[in-house]
Amino acid sequence: MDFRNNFSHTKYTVPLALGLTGLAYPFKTGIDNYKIIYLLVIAVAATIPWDSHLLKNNVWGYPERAVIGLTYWKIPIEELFFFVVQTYITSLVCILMGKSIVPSAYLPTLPITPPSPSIEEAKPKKPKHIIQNDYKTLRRLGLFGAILVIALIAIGSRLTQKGGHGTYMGLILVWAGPIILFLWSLSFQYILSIPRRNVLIPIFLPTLYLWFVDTLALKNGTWVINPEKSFELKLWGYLDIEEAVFFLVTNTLITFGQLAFDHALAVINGFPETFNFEIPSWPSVFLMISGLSLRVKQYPSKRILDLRDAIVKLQHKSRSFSLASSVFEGRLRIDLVLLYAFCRNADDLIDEAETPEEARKALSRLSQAVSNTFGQHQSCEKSMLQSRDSLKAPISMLYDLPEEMAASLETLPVENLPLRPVQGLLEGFEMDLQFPPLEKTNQNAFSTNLSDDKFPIKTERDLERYAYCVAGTVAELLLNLVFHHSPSSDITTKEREDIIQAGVNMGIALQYINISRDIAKDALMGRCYLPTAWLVEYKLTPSMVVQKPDQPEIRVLRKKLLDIAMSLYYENKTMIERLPEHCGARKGIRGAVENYVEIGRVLLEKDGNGEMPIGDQATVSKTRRLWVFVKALCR
Ligand SMILES: CC(C)=CCC/C(C)=C/CC/C(C)=C/CC/C(C)=C/[C@@H]1[C@@H](COP(=O)(O)OP(=O)(O)O)[C@]1(C)CC/C=C(\C)CC/C=C(\C)CCC=C(C)C
Repeated sequence: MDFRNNFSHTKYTVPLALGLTGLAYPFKTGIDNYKIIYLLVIAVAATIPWDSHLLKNNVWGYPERAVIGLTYWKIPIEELFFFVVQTYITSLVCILMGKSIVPSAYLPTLPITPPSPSIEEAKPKKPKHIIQNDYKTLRRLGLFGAILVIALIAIGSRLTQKGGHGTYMGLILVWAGPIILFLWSLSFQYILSIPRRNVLIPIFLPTLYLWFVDTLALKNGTWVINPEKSFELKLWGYLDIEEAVFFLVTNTLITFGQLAFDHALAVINGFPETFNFEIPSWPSVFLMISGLSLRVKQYPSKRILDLRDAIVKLQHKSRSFSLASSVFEGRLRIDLVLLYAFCRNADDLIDEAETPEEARKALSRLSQAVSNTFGQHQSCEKSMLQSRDSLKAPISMLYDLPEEMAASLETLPVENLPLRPVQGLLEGFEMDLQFPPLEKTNQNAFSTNLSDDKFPIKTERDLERYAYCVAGTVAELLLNLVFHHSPSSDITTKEREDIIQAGVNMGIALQYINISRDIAKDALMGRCYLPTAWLVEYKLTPSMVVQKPDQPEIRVLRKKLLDIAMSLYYENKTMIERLPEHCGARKGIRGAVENYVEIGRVLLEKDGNGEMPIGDQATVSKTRRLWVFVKALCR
C-alpha cells in the first residue's frame, strides 16, 4: 500500500480546502455553514450509488496498493473523501464570490406598468439599475439551456444503452443531467441574472484545479479508467475526456445547488410582505421550496427595483459601508441597505439643492412625508399592511420629492424603526441649513459676508447635538434593525438600552472623525463645525476657518476633536461584543466601525508626522481598509 490516493488529498485537495477555509473565515456566516452541510449531504448521497455502480461494472478501478483499504459500498474511503472535499471547495468559492452581491436584488422582474402619463412625464425614471434583465430573453435562454441539457441526457442514455467505449461518458451524463436540469428549471432566471463571474468562477476555477490534480493521479496510477469503457480520448496529457467532463458537471451541480439555495433565500428574505414571519437561521426544506415556487409574476417588482437603486447608491457613495454590507446577511442586510439609501438621499436632498431656500422647503416636505408614512403605518392594522403601496398615491407626487428620495422612503422598513431618530436626523440636516450662505466676491472666490454669530455650532454642546442628530440617530436606527432581526437573542431591555446608548456615542465618534476629515471640504461649502468657543482660544472665527482652513491652529483643534472621537470610540467599543451574532450583526458592525475609525487613525498619524496639510482628504488606501476590516472580522 503506497497511499498514493491519500497523497492527492494531503498534497492537493486538503491544503486548498484549508486555505479557502482561512480565506472565507472572516466573511462566513451561519447560513453559509448550513448551505455547505446541505450540499455535502446531497452530494454524498447522490454520488455513492452511482460511483458504486461504476466500480462494480469496472468502469474505473484502483490498485490495492494505492488505498488504505476501507470501503463503503465498494467505494474506497479516499474516493468518498473526494466527494466531500470537492463539494466543500466549490461551495466555498461560490460563497466567497456571492459575498459581493445582495441576492434579492438579482431576482427577475416583470416590466412595471407605467403609472399615469402625467407622473411619468413629470418625473422620468433614469435607467440606473444594476441589471436591466429582459424577462423574455431570460425565458428564451432558460429554454435553450434546458434543451441543451435534455439533449445531453439523451446522448448519455444512448451511449449507456450501447455500452462499450461510451459507457463512462454515458453514465456521467444520465446521472448528472437530470439533476442539473432540475436545478436549472428551478433557478435559471436567478442564475442568468446574477453577475457572470458568480456562476463561472465557482464552476471553472475548481474544475481547472481538479483537472490538474486528476492528471497527476492518472499519471501515477492512483486510479485507472477502463480503456474498454471509455473513449480513450485525452483532454491533455493523461487526462481522459470523461474525467474532464466529470469534474465540469459535478462542479456545475454544486454551483447550481448553491445558487438555487441563494435563490430561495433571496425570495424569502426579499419579500417580507409575502413571507410575513421570522425567517429561521436555518430555514427548512419546505420554506425553501415555497420560496422557489413563487412565480415571477408574484414578485413585487417595485421593491426589487428600489432595492437595486439603494445598492447602487451604497456602492457609489460609501466604500466603508459597502464593504461592511458584505458581512451582514438576510433581511438585516437588505434593511440596512435601504436605511443607508434613505439617509444618503435625505442628505443629498439638502446638499444638492440649488438655494438654501429650496433646501429648506424640500426638507420640510420630506419631514411631512416621513411623519405621514410612519403615522400611516402606526394607524394601520398589521393585516392592512399587506399591500402598503396600494394604500396611498406615490410619495414623490404627494410631497413633490425627487423620485429617488420618495422611493427610499417608500421602501424604508418603517414598521421596524422608531420615528424619533428619523426626525432627529432631519433636525441635523436643518442645522446644516443654518450656516450663512456663501457669496461670490469680486475675485470670483466665495466667501461668507455674514457675521460669525450666524454659525450654528457655537459650543462643544452644539457640536455634540449636531453629531447626535446626523450620526447618533443613524446608530439608533441601525441597532433597532439589528434587534428586530434577532428577536430570539436573550438580551434584556436594560442591556438593549445600554447597547443603543453606546451605539449613539459611537455614531457621534464617527461623525467627529467625518468632520475632522472634511474640514477643508466643508469650508468650500461655507461650513465650519469646529465650535466657535474652541476657535476663540486661537483668535480665530468660523468665517476665518471657511476662508483659510489650512492653518496650524486648526490642525491643533482637529487633533482635539479626533482625541475626543477616539476616547468615545474606546469607551464604547466593548459594547459591540454584546450585540447578537445573528445575521452577521456583531461582525458587520465591528467591521464597519473599525473601517471608519481607521480614517481617524490615518489623520492622527499624518498629523503627528506633520505630513498632511489641512486641505488634503485623508483617504485610507484600499489595501489598508481591507486589512483593517478583515482583522476586525477575525477578532
Ligand atoms: C452596512 C450598511 C449598509 C450600513 C448602513 C449604515 C448606515 C445606515 C449609514 C447611513 C450613513 C448616512 C448616509 C448618514 C447620513 C448622515 C451622515 C452623512 C452621517 C455620516 C456618515 C458617514 O457618511 P459619509 O457618506 O460621509 O461617509 P463616507 O463617504 O463613507 O466616508 C456618518 C459619519 C454617520 C455614520 C454613523 C453610523 C453608521 C452609526 C455608527 C454606529 C454603529 C455602527 C453602532 C455601533 C454599535 C455599538 C454597540 C457601539
